[in-house]
Amino acid sequence: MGTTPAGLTARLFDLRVTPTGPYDWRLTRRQLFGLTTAVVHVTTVDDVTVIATESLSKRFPRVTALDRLSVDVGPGVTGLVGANGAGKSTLIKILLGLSPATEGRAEVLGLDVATKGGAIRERVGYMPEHDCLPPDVSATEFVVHMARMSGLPPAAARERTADTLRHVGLYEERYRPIGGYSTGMKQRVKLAQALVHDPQLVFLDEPTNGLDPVGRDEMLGLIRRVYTDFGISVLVTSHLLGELERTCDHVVVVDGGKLLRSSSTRDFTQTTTTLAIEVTDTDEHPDGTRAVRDALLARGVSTHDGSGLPGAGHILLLTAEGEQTYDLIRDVVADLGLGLVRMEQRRHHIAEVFKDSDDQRKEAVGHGG
Ligand SMILES: Nc1ncnc2c1ncn2[C@@H]1O[C@H](COP(=O)(O)OP(=O)(O)OP(=O)(O)O)[C@@H](O)[C@H]1O
Repeated sequence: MGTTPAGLTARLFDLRVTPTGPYDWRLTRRQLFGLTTAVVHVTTVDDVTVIATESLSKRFPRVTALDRLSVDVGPGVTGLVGANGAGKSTLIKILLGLSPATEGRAEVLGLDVATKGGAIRERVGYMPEHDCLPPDVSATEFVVHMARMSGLPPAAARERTADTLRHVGLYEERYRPIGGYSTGMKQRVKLAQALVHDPQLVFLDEPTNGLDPVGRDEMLGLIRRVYTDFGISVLVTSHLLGELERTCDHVVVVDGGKLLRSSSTRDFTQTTTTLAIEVTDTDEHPDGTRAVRDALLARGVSTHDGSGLPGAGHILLLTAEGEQTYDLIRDVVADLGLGLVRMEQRRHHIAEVFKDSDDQRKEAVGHGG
């Protein structure tokens, strides 16, 4: 869908007469569209395929990095997950038009990667995996430079840089040389330069690499807001499944250059018929979990221990047979005088997809051997 410059002017005017609070990123985006003469048509990414690949392969002399990968990605936050060497960075470089595919084709925002690399890079931001920042310039100088490289006029580049660095959480530090920054601050500068030219889509290659748990959570929060607050779609790579589960609307799993699975996060983490129970301990029952397990067993209901599962702790798992299972648990816990901390239907974890595929592979190898 296209929007004319006249339409933009009208919306700008509307926004100007409407108080929008201390800072409104969308207003700045609209202003920038107005300032940047190169951008005449604004293509919205709602209801369209943002990325489409068809039998895409990339072969290096000694390794096949991508192997007939066909996948469609829509708007939102999409996680591209796979072990080291699965082909994630290779895919991003092909999608940016920086590296040619050996076979197959791909489109980004409806543009063919083989012929429209320049137009794609105008509309797409890229945060590379590795440290690539110049140590002797400040974040402000660097991001202004990147904004100018993307075609923003000097005043807009400065204004946009200040806004973007504030958004990623860099304040006074932005005037200090990047060489003295922590890993977390460097990751934020890399994110800022990917956003500064107001792209429709960003590719973030391992943005949480090298961060501690708090830094990871902050970065994941920022990534989520890139889409929810500003409408910029995100393709984010990671080899850590747990973080994608919380951040992404959709997950694409690649393994050895092949597509393993592509589906919504909700489908990955659908509810199961397994109930998870957690109870308190008391003086009378110092191991409340064991007391519940024994009491349920005495009533003919067996449970198993969930401690091997991610984030499970002292959790008992059992199969729900209907309403009566819930009533039974309530009665057993009440009879023992324990508190019920949780009773919920378990959801799958994305990690289990990998476990399943590993099991299938082992089975296939076993049967073959
Ligand atoms: N320029 C290259 N020349 C030869 N082989 C390459 C090249 N680039 C990547 N490869 C190989 O292609 C495979 C996929 O690499 P890629 O970097 O895409 O994986 P990845 O999933 O991004 O993993 P990582 O997170 O470790 O970067 C690897 O076996 C890698 O060694």
